[in-house]
Amino acid sequence: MPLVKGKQLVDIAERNGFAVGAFNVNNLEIIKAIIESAQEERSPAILQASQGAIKYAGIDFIVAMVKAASEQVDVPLALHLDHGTSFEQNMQCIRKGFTSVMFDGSKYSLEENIHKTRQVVQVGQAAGVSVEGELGKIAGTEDDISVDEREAFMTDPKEAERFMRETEVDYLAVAIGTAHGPYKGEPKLDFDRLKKIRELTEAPIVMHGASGVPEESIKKGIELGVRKINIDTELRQAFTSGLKGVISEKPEEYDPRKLLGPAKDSMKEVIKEKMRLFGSSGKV
Ligand SMILES: O=C(CO)COP(=O)(O)O
Ligand SMILES: O=C[C@H](O)COP(=O)(O)O
Ligand SMILES: [Zn+2]
Ligand SMILES: [Zn+2]
Repeated sequence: MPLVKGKQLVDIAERNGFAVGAFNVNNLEIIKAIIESAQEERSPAILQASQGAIKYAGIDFIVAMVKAASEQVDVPLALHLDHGTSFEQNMQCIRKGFTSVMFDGSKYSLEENIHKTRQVVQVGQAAGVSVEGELGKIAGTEDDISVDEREAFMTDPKEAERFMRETEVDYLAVAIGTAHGPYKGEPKLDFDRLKKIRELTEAPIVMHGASGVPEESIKKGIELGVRKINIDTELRQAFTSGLKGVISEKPEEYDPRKLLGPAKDSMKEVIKEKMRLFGSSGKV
């Protein structure tokens, strides 16, 4: 079926109290792993491309592959821009057929973030494309930041209320203690903060940096209003372990299909596990 708006999937999640997985894509094998998992699990899914993915694969290839993939299945999928840091990048994706975009204005002041995000929302609303905003700063696990800095980066619930009201984004990415990349220890999430943000905004919440977040924390997040969960690192790890596995078992192998097939299968295991954990399996 054709791609649907991101908000359409998040609305289904909101009504049924689950979260939609948003998986990062960079090549054909990752895209296939996601759509096959979605079909087999009867789960909605968001395929998202970062600016790095667009640079690596080319925007036309990403759009063409994801659209072709969507036509092969009868579960609803959306194509989303992950962490678009400029107005121009967001506009290019809207023009090329993405059904959801993210304006990541987390490096700006609150006023500027609101102003710039609002500009993207106005175009998104006119074009029928959903928009995600980010408030607070979601760091990377490799970033060398102190406990105080981490606290300062977290989303302020009152600011979130104003951000939602003035931008009218469809979903809100928040900083509540998660980080991008592999965690060194167990991440500690600030659920009180999440609860306050949700109470004041009533927004569907996006959890970034969800790879490596323990199952109980994911479930608690969903109970408190998380409706879109971003996974990239665990897919990268699964791809690489599938690939390394076949290389060490059959060092003579030189056919890329025989190397990348197991990489895809290994990603499918992770994706299906996440779909069950997020509660999106069997929902469409
Ligand atoms: O948040 C993400 C993409 O926006 C993904 O984070 P992880 O790589 O930690 O899963
Ligand atoms: O948020 C970051 C995502 O994992 C995408 O990472 P990337 O910018 O290296 O493609
Ligand atoms: Zn960000
Ligand atoms: Zn992210």
